Amino acid sequence: MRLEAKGVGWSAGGTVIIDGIDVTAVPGHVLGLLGPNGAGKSTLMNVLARLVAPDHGELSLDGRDYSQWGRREMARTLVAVQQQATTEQDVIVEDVIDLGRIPHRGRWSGISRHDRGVVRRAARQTGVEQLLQRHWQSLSGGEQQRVQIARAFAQEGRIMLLDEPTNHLDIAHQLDMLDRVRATGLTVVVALHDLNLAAAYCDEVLVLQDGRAVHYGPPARVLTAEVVREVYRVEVRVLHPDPDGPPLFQYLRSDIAAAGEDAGGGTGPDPGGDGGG
Ligand SMILES: Nc1ncnc2c1ncn2[C@@H]1O[C@H](COP(=O)(O)OP(=O)(O)OP(=O)(O)O)[C@@H](O)[C@H]1O
Repeated sequence: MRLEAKGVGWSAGGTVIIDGIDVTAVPGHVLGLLGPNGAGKSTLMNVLARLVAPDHGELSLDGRDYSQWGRREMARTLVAVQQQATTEQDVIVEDVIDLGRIPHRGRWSGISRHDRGVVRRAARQTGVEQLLQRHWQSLSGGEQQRVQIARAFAQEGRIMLLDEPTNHLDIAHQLDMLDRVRATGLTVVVALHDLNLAAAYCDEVLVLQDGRAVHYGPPARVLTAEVVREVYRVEVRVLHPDPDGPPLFQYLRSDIAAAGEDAGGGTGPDPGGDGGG
């Protein structure tokens, strides 16, 4: 299913948070949302997920405007995992994953055999099967994150919107989770901080800066050393270990201090410098 945003913008308290965003996500592709802290990734994600109504712009799924989608129909189609999903309730993991089944059942129907089967399959697909009877509150941050993705799988939508789905995961689980998400063949939009993961898993990336889309396209074309310096203020070496594979980013230095953003102004000599050279 094709998700299209045209000229999307949202403001809070008179401050423009995102503005004029055009982006399209297509089936079988992973679209990455990139950009520094505060660039607007989560805001855009929330707008795409219809959790926040934009002030202007158009949003559609397969050419049908969001306003024409009913709540339940949308919930069966579009699956969102937000950055911090918490619950205060004392529930077990199986129940958390089963939340993904709610849009699929009638108001008064209970959990069916089919629902239980889907929940188990989602747990298997995301490697959390052994956690099903554990209390949610007793899980580690990474385990909770994997369970949230299992919940998204159980929702059986056609579009997945994942806001930093790997930020609590160890390296093996980061790779494994993105492999599994990619293997669904769904339309996937994922906010990421790790440029190496973005280069390896995304078909296209949209780079945000100060709420605006500044670069958009395949990662190997978009993520040059110049762009990383301009957007992230990091000196980076872009390596090509495999000519047919994704680029690899070797981070050399942050230029935030040099830009005068640290408490001390950042213009003096490097206190940790060894003066050698
Ligand atoms: N409701 C709000 N009221 C005021 N400012 C907001 C609101 N929501 C977001 N912002 C601001 O908008 C900017 C973009 O926030 P957003 O969470 O979208 O950024 P992000 O790119 O996801 O950042 P991060 O990488 O840190 O998660 C930030 O400066 C944030 O403080």
